[in-house]
Amino acid sequence: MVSKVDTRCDLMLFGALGDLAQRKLFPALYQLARANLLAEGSRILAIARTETDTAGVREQLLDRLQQVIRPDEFDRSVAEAFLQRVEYQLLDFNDPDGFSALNNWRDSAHNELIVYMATPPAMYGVIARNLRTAGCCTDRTRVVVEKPIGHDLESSKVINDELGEVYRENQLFRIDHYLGKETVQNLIALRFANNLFASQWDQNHISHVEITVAEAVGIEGRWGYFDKAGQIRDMIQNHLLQLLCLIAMDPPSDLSADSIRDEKVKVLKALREITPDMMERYVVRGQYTAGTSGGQPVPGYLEEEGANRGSETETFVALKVEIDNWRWSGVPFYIRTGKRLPEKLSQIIIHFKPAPHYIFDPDQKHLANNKLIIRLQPDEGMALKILTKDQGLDKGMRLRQGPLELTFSETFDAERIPDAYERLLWEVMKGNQYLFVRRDEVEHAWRWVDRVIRNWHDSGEPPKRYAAGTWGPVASIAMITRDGRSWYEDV
Ligand SMILES: NC(=O)C1=CN([C@@H]2O[C@H](COP(=O)(O)OP(=O)(O)OC[C@H]3O[C@@H](n4cnc5c(N)ncnc54)[C@H](OP(=O)(O)O)[C@@H]3O)[C@@H](O)[C@H]2O)C=CC1
Ligand SMILES: O=C1O[C@H](COP(=O)(O)O)[C@@H](O)[C@H](O)[C@H]1O
Repeated sequence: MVSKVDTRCDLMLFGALGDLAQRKLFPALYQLARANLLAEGSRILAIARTETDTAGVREQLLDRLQQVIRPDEFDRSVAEAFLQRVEYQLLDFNDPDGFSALNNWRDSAHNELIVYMATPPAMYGVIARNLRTAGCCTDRTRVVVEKPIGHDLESSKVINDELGEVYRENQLFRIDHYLGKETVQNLIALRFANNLFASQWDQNHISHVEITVAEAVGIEGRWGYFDKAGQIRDMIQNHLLQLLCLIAMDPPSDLSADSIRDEKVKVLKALREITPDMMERYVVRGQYTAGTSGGQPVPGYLEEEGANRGSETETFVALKVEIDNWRWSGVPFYIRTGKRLPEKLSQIIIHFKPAPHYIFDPDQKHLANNKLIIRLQPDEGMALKILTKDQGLDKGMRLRQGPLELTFSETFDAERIPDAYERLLWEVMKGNQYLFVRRDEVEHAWRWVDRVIRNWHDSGEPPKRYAAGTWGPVASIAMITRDGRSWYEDV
């Protein structure tokens, strides 16, 4: 069958035998092939330092795809045809001489070159320089790099400078995989295609916003990486601040990458700095202890495989974030994310202000504000909680809150929701940067987060403990209760 696109590309995948490539990138590429979105002639060079060959890698990938892809989406003939596009190159990324082999493989006459660095960030600069020395950099090269870009502002600048020495900003595709989620992109449609919401989206009408990104899993054998990062670097600096930006930004003038990214940067610049005296009221950090997950006992963070028993790294963060601009003055954003919480759940709740004059039963006043619940994952969709009269002759004018419900899988006829990496790889192939993070976004996010981390270190306070399978330290409940509010629970 002829592919639906003519964006032929050569994809060099550095770190092709690593966790990300095997678990996310190859399955996403397979799905693009299955959807007939990989152009004829597109090829993939899997690059790693394990002694094996093309046949061995194809065999291993076939097994892996069979394990990872849902049985009803796995088509052996598609997988085998897809794997014919894959070749293997043994290479130590530190060896400049080895890069000439990459240049020989490239089809510079016909194909765009995509360089995907699924490697530790310390390798990004090395790979870029070695590619340049090998003559493997052209204007038609696009470079994809993974988060985290550094572990603070300074280190992110070093990485960005190294990349910037070789590539222009419009060649760099910095991944934040949350931007590849359909429901996250839908925030743009929700806000700017529905004037109903667009006209109500400010401090005149919204009292506060909640963003929860809860994970049921622990650190999944990634202790070595995670312990140096912690939840604030792993999740807040990127995914949660990106979500906050999409909710808080002003309307972009169009859908171009820079129009959207300009608006996000304005939000990041307007985040109120959290100073040491604010820490107790604005920030909670936690670390899980042993508990249960899915009904099974699970170890605490300090008992995980490879753990350093004295670690004070946080696995949970809750923050009260204020945005100092006209639109959001006085509207706190309560954001929280943690590992080993009761369930996997990402949702955003927009709490609208009550009507200016209340005329109903005083006992029901607490009900009288609309909420928009945006379910990012799972059970993707949204519900607008509205107030109606309770039905029945004996109910008088009692109020009742009920949802206007939009469940994507039901309304849109159970269309398959593509994985974030499918969308992101597809956009790289088309050369669209709007779902990728610009350098100044990364740096403003680090600047704000670094301040919080510095305050933690200065205070010397250990993280508060919470049992695995609970919603984090009680202090996170106290943080929001102090403002006369509570974390939303769907009851
Ligand atoms: N895994 C995930 O879910 C996520 C990962 N990321 C990011 O993606 C990137 C990759 O992560 P992940 O796949 O987990 O990491 P892995 O360590 O599993 O994979 C990295 C790969 O790079 C290879 N590598 C490292 N140095 C060299 C070298 N000098 N020469 C040749 N090969 C080398 C490693 O080879 P070897 O095995 O021989 O050391 C390994 O196969 C990181 O930046 C990470 O932060 C981001 C979000 C999620
Ligand atoms: O980037 C990361 O994201 C995952 C959570 O992603 P999701 O798509 O499953 O919501 C997180 O577990 C991981 O620690 C972090 O590095």
